[in-house]
Amino acid sequence: MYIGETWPSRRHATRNVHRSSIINVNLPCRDVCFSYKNDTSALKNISLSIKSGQLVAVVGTNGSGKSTLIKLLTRLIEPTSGTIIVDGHSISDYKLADFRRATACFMQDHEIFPLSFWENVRMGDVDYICSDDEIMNAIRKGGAEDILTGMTEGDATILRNDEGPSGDYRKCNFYSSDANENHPLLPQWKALEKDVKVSGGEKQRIVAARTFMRFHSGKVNFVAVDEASSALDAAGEAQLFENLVAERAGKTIVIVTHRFGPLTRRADLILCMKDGRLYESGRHDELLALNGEYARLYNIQAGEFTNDIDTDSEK
Ligand SMILES: Nc1ncnc2c1ncn2[C@@H]1O[C@H](COP(=O)(O)OP(=O)(O)OP(=O)(O)O)[C@@H](O)[C@H]1O
Repeated sequence: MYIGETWPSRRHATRNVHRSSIINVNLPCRDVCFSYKNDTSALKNISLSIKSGQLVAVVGTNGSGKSTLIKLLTRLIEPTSGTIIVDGHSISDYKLADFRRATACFMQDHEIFPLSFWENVRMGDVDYICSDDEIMNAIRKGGAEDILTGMTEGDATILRNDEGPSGDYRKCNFYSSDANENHPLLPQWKALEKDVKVSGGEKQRIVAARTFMRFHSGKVNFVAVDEASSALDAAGEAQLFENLVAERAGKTIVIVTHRFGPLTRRADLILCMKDGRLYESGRHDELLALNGEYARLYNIQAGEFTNDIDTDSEK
């Protein structure tokens, strides 16, 4: 994958910046550790190799370090020790703007902005004047098409998130109990009362559409998805993964998931985390044959569909 130029290395300050258009690339991590400020040792001695173009699934129990790993790979945090190499260069050698341009993150905590539905999707590719068809295409791929139907003002509907500006102007900074009703910003603020709150699943679909809009730039070659489908129904999640995989040409895709299924079966590489360590890695069949942590997690989920409910234990 080609991320962009790196800064000249500090040790070889006269060397030209790296400009190669690399294709066949590994993304190796060597002995990577990460501790949060409260000294929580979230990742311990992670060594792995993700190859360019691979579809990678990251699985593991809660708190095993999956999200921390994704944050490191997307450079939201820096390793406490160890190295992450991208295209033969330390991840920190790349200009951050180049790295961000080449990366699409699709995380569970991504926000809806107090803008129109259309703009919330459109902002995925702000460098290009897109046609309505192109935006609609991204909305379809994100599974957000049906959300539009229920919106009174269609794609112009202003959206609201829990944290976003509430339509209640009384909660606004400039308003106090003794403020007069003639504040110059009050009319604009009151206009926001028309905004619409979306559900958790709807939010994920809109953010998914924004991610597909990011792909539209043609510059994205690393995609990191962290439980971004946790609020989707089963059909919605399956369709989202299908659409993501359909776009995988020229991209390395890393997806954190708690659900075992078509994605884990199809993944070129599964990273199974446990207690901050990379416990097992390989393909679905290989890991099942190991009969270790991956097999244990898989069997728990498979058992949910096959075991009879023990009604006695519920008494
Ligand atoms: N911001 C933070 N500050 C301090 N500790 C953190 C922070 N984020 C995560 N941790 C801790 O780091 C460890 C790994 O957390 P991480 O979120 O990476 O796990 P995870 O596998 O993604 O969990 P989950 O499946 O619940 O999302 C946990 O012990 C967690 O409590």
